[in-house]
Amino acid sequence: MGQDLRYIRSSYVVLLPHLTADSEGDIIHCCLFRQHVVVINSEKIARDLLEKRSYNYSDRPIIVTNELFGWSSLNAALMRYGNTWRQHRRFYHQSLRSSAALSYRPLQMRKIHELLVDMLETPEDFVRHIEALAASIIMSITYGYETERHGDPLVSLVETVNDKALKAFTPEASAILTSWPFLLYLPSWFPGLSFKRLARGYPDMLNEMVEKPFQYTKSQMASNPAISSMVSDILNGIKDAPNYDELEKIMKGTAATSFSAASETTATTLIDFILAMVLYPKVQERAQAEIDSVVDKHRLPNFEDRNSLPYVEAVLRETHRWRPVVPLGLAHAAVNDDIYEGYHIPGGAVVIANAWTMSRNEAKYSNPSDFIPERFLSADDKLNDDTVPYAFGFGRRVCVGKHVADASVWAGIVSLLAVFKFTKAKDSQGREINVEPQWTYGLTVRPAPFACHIEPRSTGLDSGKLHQMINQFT
Ligand code: HEM
Repeated sequence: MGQDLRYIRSSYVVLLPHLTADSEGDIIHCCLFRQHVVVINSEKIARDLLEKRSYNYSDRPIIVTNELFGWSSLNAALMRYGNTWRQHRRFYHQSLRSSAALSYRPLQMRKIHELLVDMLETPEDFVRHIEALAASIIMSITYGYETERHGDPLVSLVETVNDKALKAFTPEASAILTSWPFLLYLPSWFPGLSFKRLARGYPDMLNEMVEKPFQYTKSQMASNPAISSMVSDILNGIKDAPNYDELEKIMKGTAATSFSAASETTATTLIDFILAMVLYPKVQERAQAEIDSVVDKHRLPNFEDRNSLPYVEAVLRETHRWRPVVPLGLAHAAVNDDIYEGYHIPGGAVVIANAWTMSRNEAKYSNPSDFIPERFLSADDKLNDDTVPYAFGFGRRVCVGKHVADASVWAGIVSLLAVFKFTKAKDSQGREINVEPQWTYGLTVRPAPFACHIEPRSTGLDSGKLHQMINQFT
């Protein structure tokens, strides 16, 4: 339980006493300084409020630090509900809806195959390889930009700008500043206000992060008008619009948000999966046996195999459930006062859909701390209808990238399982190094570094043979 509580602590550190005091409740109200906060711990209530009454719960809270760093007017995920946000969602829908997401599959598989090569060559760098994969997929989809395998200059720029902001965007700082905005006028040496130093010069960095990849796509379009990416497709679609300048500005924000929303979440999910495979070898064996029964040893799995691999599907769902990477979701906000089952929810309240508690619902998931994919299968190995939707949020603010994310994560899981075996690393005496899983804390929560041994499943698989399999991939 201690580990679990530290996990949900995420960056909502000030919420912890309230959550621990009343973590049994399906809906909890507390005050962070002068800010009302409603935490929803049940999927049903989250759907009742955030979906059925989405007209009232699709706003985001005013986060003073976001405003200070210039993010609220740019980042679609943090933006208040309204016309600009709607335009962002329209752009996303055009490029990322389920039917459009199908077109990225070849690109996603190509990048996963690059990951396999990297993992074979330097398995000890598996985290770095996975991060590079996630960054590369989203940069390609968004800007049509092919990243360098490691140390790509544009990815580094985007990462630096995002990291700086995330350090400052702690909800505790925001709650204090939202309650007492006059604190913002105190000097940056004042205790707790050091982020004001970070904010200085930030708008220029943000501007560079938005403009550089965008200008890259524009220059590519000038030399090859047929090129296709989220940005080029949107630009083509709006080129005759009377409000072109306004739409172009919004679209730059749409594109810039993609990287921060997609990269860390996708990478973390795959790292959680590898950790689970190290800790649960029987699960790994069963998934690999299933893959071997469907996929010929001389080829790599493809998306057509997906329906024949229910256990792999269950592993994917269990990865989302076991460790939801955004455990407290992104906060919604209530627009007006509301009454739900006799409870008063004040207008302006921060509303948190607590995916962590939903994933720990013992009525649905026995032994919730354990990684048990079988919980998604019936006695005759048919998948049930629990797709763990709460991992991607609720209502009108639900994750726009969930179809792309699903394909990347599935392709990653199935390909890694087909080619590699993940086990505990051994020390110089040949003894297994025990893995005591720990998680780092933030808006997203990922495993702390852990030792892991990765080797090809088939003896004699070298880079040449792997390339041969990749070249034969259909
Ligand atoms: C495994 C990977 C991912 C997970 C677990 C995840 C999870 C989430 C969650 C929990 C939210 C908040 C939903 C809410 O407020 O109710 C969200 C929002 C969002 N996600 Fe994802 N996400 C993932 C991948 C992606 C990808 C690949 C993209 C691609 C662009 C993306 C783009 C977004 C955007 C733009 C939002 C903000 C939506 C809005 O506020 O209207 N995400 N995501």
